[in-house]
Amino acid sequence: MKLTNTLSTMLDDPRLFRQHAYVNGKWTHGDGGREETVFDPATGEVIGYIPWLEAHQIREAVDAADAAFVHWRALRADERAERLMAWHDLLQAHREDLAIIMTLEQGKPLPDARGEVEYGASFVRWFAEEGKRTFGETIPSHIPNAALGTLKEPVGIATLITPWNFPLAMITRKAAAALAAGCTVVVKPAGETPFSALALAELAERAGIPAGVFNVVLGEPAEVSKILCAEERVKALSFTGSTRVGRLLLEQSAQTVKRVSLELGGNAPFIVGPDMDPKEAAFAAVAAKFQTAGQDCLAANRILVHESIHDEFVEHFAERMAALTVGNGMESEVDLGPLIHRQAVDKAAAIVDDAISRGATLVAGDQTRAPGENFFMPVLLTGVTPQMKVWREENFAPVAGVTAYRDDDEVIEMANDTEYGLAAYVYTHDIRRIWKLLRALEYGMVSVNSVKMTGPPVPFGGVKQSGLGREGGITGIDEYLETKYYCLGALGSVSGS
Ligand SMILES: NC(=O)c1ccc[n+]([C@@H]2O[C@H](COP(=O)([O-])OP(=O)(O)OC[C@H]3O[C@@H](n4cnc5c(N)ncnc54)[C@H](O)[C@@H]3O)[C@@H](O)[C@H]2O)c1
Ligand SMILES: N[C@@H](CC=O)C(=O)O
Repeated sequence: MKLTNTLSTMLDDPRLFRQHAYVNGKWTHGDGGREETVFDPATGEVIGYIPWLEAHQIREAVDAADAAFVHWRALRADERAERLMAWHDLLQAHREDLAIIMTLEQGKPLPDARGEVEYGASFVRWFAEEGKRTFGETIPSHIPNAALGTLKEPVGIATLITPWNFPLAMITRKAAAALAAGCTVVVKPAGETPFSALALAELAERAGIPAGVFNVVLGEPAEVSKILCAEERVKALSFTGSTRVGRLLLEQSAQTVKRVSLELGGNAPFIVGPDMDPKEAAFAAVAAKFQTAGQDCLAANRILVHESIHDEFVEHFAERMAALTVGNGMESEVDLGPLIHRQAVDKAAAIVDDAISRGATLVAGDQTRAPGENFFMPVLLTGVTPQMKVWREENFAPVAGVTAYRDDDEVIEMANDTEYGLAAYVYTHDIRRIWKLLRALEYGMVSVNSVKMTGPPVPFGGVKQSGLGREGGITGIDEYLETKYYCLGALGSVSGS
């Protein structure tokens, strides 16, 4: 198998850069000799290679998770919490190395990558605590001389399949909840960004998380997921990624009736009320659109601005957008890195072309200034309508589309005119309008006058075709717990208890 060590020379701790899968506490080659090359999207240079595991090796990961489950679930919650906190501390201690790995494989600017490491670590801390609070209930008995109640038990092995846009935090938000609940996990990261996942495995091992509890498998995505979905021993599947693949996995999991959690695509409306200062709203919209170069499930995809302030808003938006620097995320002062690969650039260009051909106006976005083949300069389109792809699809690129609306009823209809329902933004200071929109928007998350909305205490997730279940928050751990009801009968006189 090919290996390259350029990336490791950039790290304080070169052992964080791993080019093998991690199964049962061992760094593993692919038995069939298949491998995948991983590129730096900013430069197109090879940063490493990963093996593709064969079917029997994926099953060995499940064997390992199965064997480890017996011991891991038997630990007390505070013992699991200690190991999770050690993992958290190691993530923090190696923040810089983890950020470098992330920027090189994903492309996001280094300060954003540092932010993601902290964000990812924060879920580990959160669930280390939450694991100690998986309380059951006492049920007032309707059966004479019986005590009734519930226990919370780990579901078993969980498969976690994750995307490339947040290569670390999308794993920890799932894995920390699963491990805290007493489950063991088999993680399948995106092939574009495997090295963050493998660094997580290295640190999990150092944190004392036993062999078999946290496994990272690598391989051809459809092949791996088919095996894991068909495995009866895998009891839960948690997936973050596109709605297209989410649907496939839901179907595949039906045969073994798994617990399925899906965090899928978004098509967030960003609604600006007539009372807003257009400059303040435009600056917020720029922040909500261009994070991770628009490759964010929360990115403001459709910007809906009241007609009375539309033109001023557009001017300020264009001005702010023009100040964004596009470049290699390893360089300082860069706001937007590259897109993940050339197909993403082509898709963005096609969405822009489609909008223009259907009558949208291109206010800004000169692609001749792109600093490399995977880069896409921020685009601002006005006059966007529901017939355009930029309205219907999650563009997952730095393409902002603005539409003017007349009144609250119209904007509610516009905002809900999508199969997606992940997140919506509302900018207005009118409390009646806030309440009306908050109730009428068909979204799992609505953020009012704030671009930032996520974090460990938050029940993150969508409605409609944006997903099933919630991650994070006090309910995030429930995705990995079964409720076991018990009835203790013939106890003598315990009625009323
Ligand atoms: N809701 C959320 O919390 C959230 C967070 C991040 C990203 N996302 C969504 O993720 C998408 C972008 O990520 P992506 O391009 O990596 O998504 P994707 O669906 O292409 O891939 C996600 C994962 O599925 C795997 N995969 C790809 N094709 C597969 C197949 N046929 N069978 C089984 N597995 C397969 C990939 O290797 C990867 O690990 C966007 O739609 C974005 O909105 C959602
Ligand atoms: N920004 C999101 C990830 C979506 O792509 C998050 O905070 O989970």
